[in-house]
Amino acid sequence: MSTLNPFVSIRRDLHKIPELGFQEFKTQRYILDYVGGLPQEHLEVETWKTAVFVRVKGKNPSKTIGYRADMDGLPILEETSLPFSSEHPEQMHACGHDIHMSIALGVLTRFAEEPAADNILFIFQPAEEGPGGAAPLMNTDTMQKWKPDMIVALHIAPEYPVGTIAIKEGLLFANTSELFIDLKGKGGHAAYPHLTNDMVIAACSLVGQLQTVVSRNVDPLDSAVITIGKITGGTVQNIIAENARLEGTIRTLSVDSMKKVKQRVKELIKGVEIGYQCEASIDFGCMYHEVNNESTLTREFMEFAARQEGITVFECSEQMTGEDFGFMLNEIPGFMFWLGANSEFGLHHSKINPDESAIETAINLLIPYLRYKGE
Ligand SMILES: CC(=O)N[C@@H](CCC[C@H](N)C(=O)O)C(=O)O
Repeated sequence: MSTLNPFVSIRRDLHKIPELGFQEFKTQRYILDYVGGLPQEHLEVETWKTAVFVRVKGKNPSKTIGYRADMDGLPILEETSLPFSSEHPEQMHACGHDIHMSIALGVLTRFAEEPAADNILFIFQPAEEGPGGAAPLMNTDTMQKWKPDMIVALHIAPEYPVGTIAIKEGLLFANTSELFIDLKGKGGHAAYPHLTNDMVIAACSLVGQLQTVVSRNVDPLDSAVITIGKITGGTVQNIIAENARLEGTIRTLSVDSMKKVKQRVKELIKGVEIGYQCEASIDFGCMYHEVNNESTLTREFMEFAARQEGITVFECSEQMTGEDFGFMLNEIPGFMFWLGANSEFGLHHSKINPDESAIETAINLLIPYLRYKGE
């Protein structure tokens, strides 16, 4: 009978209990219970909302190294059929945060047994998918008191085989802004369209117009994304819709492009108000700072990782994904990297099934790296 790696087992436990941003109560309890079972001699634990901070006091500290794992799941109905599938309806760890947490616990376990010379602060951070836990967490008393001198995080990458570390200096993830647009017109009988202002028609037109911002307003040598991921509107098949709502996200490679795209979105919405005789309101929801990897630390990590058995370091290009870890990197030097996890289905897919051996790969890489940086 084969025995499961304990951190794979932890991943499966966490996978069953995905929770949305700032609702990670069971997840927080699980982490606190696990940490409570470790040797306590070198540990200090604090919480903020659903976050957990664990500081492993160094033997002779001159600095603090931060390691961050995100905690929240997504509002997705899981379709993997795995025996450890989500037990929470319409909530799923479809972005690998269960894996991120189990890796962090694996590394923490080792340092709780045998601390480094420096302090290591493990940060279990809520609400990465939204509304964003990193920015408010940076202002907590705990973070101010234990503020790391450098910080590291990873994100699983389903498109790469296990053993791949994909990373680059500088920009790695995009600037993001959520996008919520509400349209209100005049509903009515399906057979009398001339007496109404149909918000399904206005919404359909607006989705098409929004795509022209990227193709016609953004420099082709720059990049941007506008994705509308959800449309709701109307009530029933034979009533013309009085309301419609578009929910989406904007991604850009610079803050400047984000400003321009938002301005253009606002202008198009004004046009829809006039053209479709309706009222439109816009809410840009939460925005994330781009992820910028500090060059010296990134280069050093790439060289370190390349020397480890079973690791292939790949210098990737930047991606249009967002990560509120960008707010941490804006204040603390450090880096994020992609960890190959080999899944046929990608991030945010209801059938994503990352290869769990990536957990051991990451633990075996991070323990010596953090020890090397913390000696
Ligand atoms: C790694 C990842 O997938 N992150 C999310 C962050 C979402 C931020 C926010 N809710 C938005 O949609 O703008 C992503 O979708 O890239």
